Amino acid sequence: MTDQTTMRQEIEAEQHHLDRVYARLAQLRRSAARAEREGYQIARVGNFGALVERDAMVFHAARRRHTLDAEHEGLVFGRLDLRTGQVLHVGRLGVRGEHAEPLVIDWRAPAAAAFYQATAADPQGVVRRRVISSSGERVTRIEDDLLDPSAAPPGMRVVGDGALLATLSRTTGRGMRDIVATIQREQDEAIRSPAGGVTIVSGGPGTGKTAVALHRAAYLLYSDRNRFAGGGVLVVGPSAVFVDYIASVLPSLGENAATLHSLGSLVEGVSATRTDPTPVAAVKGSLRMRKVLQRAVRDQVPDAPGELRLLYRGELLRLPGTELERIRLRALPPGARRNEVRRAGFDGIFSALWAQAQELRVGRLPDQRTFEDDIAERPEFRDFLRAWWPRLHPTHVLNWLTRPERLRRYATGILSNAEIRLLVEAYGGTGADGPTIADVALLDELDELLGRPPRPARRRRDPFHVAGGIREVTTYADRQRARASRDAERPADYREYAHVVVDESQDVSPMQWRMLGRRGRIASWTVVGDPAQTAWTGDPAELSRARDKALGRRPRHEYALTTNYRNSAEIFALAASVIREISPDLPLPVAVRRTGVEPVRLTVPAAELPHAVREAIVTLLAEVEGTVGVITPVPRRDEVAGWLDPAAEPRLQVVDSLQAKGMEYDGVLLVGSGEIRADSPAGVRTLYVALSRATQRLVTLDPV
Ligand SMILES: Nc1ncnc2c1ncn2[C@@H]1O[C@H](COP(=O)(O)OP(=O)(O)OP(=O)(O)O)[C@@H](O)[C@H]1O
Repeated sequence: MTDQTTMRQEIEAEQHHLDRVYARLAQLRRSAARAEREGYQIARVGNFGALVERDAMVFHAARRRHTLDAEHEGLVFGRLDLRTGQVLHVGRLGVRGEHAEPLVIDWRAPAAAAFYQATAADPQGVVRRRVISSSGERVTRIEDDLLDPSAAPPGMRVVGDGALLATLSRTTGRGMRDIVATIQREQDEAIRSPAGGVTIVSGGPGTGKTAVALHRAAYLLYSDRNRFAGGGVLVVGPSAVFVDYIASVLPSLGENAATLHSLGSLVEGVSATRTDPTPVAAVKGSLRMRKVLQRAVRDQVPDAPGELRLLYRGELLRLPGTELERIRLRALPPGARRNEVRRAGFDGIFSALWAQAQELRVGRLPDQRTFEDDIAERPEFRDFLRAWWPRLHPTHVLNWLTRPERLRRYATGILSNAEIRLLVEAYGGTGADGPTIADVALLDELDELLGRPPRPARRRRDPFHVAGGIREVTTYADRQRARASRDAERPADYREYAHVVVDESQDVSPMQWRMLGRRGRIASWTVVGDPAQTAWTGDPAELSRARDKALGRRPRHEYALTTNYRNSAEIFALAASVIREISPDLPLPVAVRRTGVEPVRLTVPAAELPHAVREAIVTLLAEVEGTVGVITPVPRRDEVAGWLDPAAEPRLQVVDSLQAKGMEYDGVLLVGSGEIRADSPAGVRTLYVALSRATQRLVTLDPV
């Protein structure tokens, strides 16, 4: 029998099972819809027991129907033949047959763990592991691993030549894909790490840290849905480009309950995408900025009125600037939140005016209350109060930093002169360009320092309140649904996440750790990163202090990943040679795939760079089927993008070296590698990141 015939026969056998699963799924869908309908009918019976039964029935039926209705590409992707003779199929969701026999086990269930953890050295009762690929409802390929040949029954066939390599050789799309069928053992251990505490996953480029982080989010939502879907799971990545890249992984795993944010979009109403040059980011990310901002929030607003003049019953009441400032500072003791103590400032003004009116013996002076009511009604007085002590938004105060005189005043004695100069220059253009990603953590800090004016208590609308104190009878399912819709409407400043996942954590600055910490006060955490890829050039001790503070004293579980699944061995060898220059003893991952194609290194006269870039892109687009990324030094992204027409070619993306963090392309053109290397003390690390983004082809192009 030829290999192909064997493969065909095995595919047929799996197709038979898959057909059974899809038929059962259709049946389950129908009965879930029916159960939901019938559940509502039970209410008519009217007794308490029936209502409880209805609750449970409707809830389970509705949830089940929702799960079954989802699209399931590659619904069944694995099979285990156990020593006991038992056969288990593993898939994206659990499905039972008519007699409750398991037709498919959810990949996250404990019984499926052996699919990822069994090896030839430790088969865990598994004789053969099979990875099944399909397209729609048709099985297309099978890849087997014989883990325990001594226990294989006679006639057991082993086909294919490795699911992992087959998966790794496919082309890269615009979005990242899930790896549910080929999760490796060390990755699986990290994914199934205990739900509480802090799970820390480290590993070099391409070792699957992002994939692990996202599959872990899906695993947690499965293992304790009430806790994690109820409180919410927050996934944070470095940039908008990256969040866009990973956005489809969780939905492909059937999970929509996680909230994805970039570090630039964590604050309500802000969506920053600009990166600061590394030295500027180091200053903005330092904890010393908190002290600078503490000074700023106590300062008087620019253009505040210099004095208050008010004519009252023929007498001029006047509070000069010095008096106004004295009142303001008395109402704003150090540590007070300016927006919250506005009322105290206003009271100070009223008292000072009253005292003056008494001193001047204003004719027919009424009692103090009437006096205050009289002046409070004057529009010009109200305008004065609004101008003198406005309610401040964090962006107002950040904008004050664009005034060099103010910035110097706040930063002197806290930042060095050189750092102040860097900031003065960096904030020169803020008005026009909007905040950078590093500014967003400052906005969050300002939000905390400024506080919010006390709101009049507003009663939460009860979704089931009908009228006149009569509550509509609701089912558990209705309540769950209402809760889910509330979850979807979580405000952008929501702080009570049950789990926070931080990707590319090596680049989170101390100020950004403070911002994350505020959102994870009661959360458990998954933190993934690679210190060798960091662009952080600030104080390392300060960084670890801030990180430890955010993560608290929760127990830590650490995992290290050791295989690079992204880069061809040839490409990673070049990246590795660069990082070895500064870290000769750094343990590096092993790249498992060879393509036989070496990276290409080109130099051209500077004037010919635009032409050479265009030419290299044409070649790369022809050589690879998937995506092509152009990576540039931070200040040159727009210039290089201008030489190309990325909008006309959907496979092409132009990113700067910091936006390239976490990204992956089949072909990469790296423009200006020398400039990236020389950019800052972290230049070599940033270059290492840029060199490790390609799966198949890498071209570096430098002007001479
Ligand atoms: N077990 C696996 N099976 C198939 N593909 C995998 C597996 N693990 C990782 N990959 C693929 O390898 C590539 C790199 O994964 P990922 O982006 O998660 O790595 P990373 O460690 O976050 O990388 P970096 O630190 O460089 O950003 C992705 O295309 C991912 O799908």
